Amino acid sequence: MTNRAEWLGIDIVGLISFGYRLNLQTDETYRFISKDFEDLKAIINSFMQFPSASAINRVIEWLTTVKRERLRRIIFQMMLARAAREKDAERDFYSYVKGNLDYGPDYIDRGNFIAEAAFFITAGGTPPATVICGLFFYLMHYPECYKRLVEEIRLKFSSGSDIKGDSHLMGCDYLRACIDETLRMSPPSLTTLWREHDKDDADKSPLVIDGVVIPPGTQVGMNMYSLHHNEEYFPDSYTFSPDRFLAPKAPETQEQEAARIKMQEAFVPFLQGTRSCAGKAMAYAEVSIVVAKTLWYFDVQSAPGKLGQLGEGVPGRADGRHRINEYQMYDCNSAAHEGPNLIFRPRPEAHADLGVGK
Ligand code: HEM
Repeated sequence: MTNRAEWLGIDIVGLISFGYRLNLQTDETYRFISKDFEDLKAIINSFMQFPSASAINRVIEWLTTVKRERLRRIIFQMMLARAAREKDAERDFYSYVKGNLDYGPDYIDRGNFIAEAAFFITAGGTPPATVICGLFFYLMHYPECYKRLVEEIRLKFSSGSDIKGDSHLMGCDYLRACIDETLRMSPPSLTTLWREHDKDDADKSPLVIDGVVIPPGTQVGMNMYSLHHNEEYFPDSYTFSPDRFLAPKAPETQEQEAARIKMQEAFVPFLQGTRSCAGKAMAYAEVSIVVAKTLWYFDVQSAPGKLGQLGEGVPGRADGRHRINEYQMYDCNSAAHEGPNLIFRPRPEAHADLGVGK
């Protein structure tokens, strides 16, 4: 699923950023975008974790010239195609920026806009794909969760075309709990996102974290995967348990309530504060629509044999990758992963709804 979900994610972000139809799902022409971004992100992540490695940046730049150039070309092509049309021709990111951000006349045509556009396409395109892949992986490994989610979706909607980003869909509590539990178990921002108290900040008061004074210029970071597996906040943290995100069924003791609030505070897949994810609402809407529509139209199962094991941990490994039921992801600012391999069988209702023959 990894490729397919990424093509979908990038198609969506191409539309919402520049009203541009990249059509990765049906046409191979621009599929290099997801692969090139993945390779470049791995390099950026290495520099983030080992800043001294940037000493060899020139060599890396030379080795990645082809990839960087073709990404730059396609993003420029999207920008030019959009700029040739009326500002309000689409309800997209471009129409908003063009009208509202006063960065000077050259900003869009030259300036930093291309860098921001590249960032937006990768930030908005791949993390939702990771959640979609992770969620289907967990549904296949926890059949009782699959059954419960399928029941919720199929009872709530009488046709697949009724599923859209509205309050009806957002009211699917179990779907939301499954998405949150996937974001907890397998957060797409898997790397440590470093922060630094700016040396030039006018506010010279010391930064204190957990009683430790952090001098200006020192980088601090918290790894989301570690936090989301801290047993103090998330007991039995390697088990996929969407129930932990559902409202309590019975009155809680004070202790239970305090533990639930603490857990909610420790759940930060989009980070918190001024530099947290700008696309959080969009991400929930996108993942909810894709998962709900898929489960409405299709019965899903894992591929047979070895193929169906893609994405699982391997028992006996001593590096933490031994859990069969944990979706394996690889450290990057937007995680890399493979699989799962799934079989989708259209339901009879799907044929009728889509108006196609069996
Ligand atoms: C499940 C999906 C997503 C997750 C888990 C996620 C997570 C994050 C995180 C952790 C950051 C902070 C990165 C940092 O500070 O270094 C971030 C930033 C950002 N995200 Fe997302 N994101 C998701 C989807 C999206 C989507 C769909 C969009 C846009 C359509 C988007 C746009 C952005 C932007 C523009 C920023 C930068 C915000 C800033 O620096 O002010 N994200 N995201």
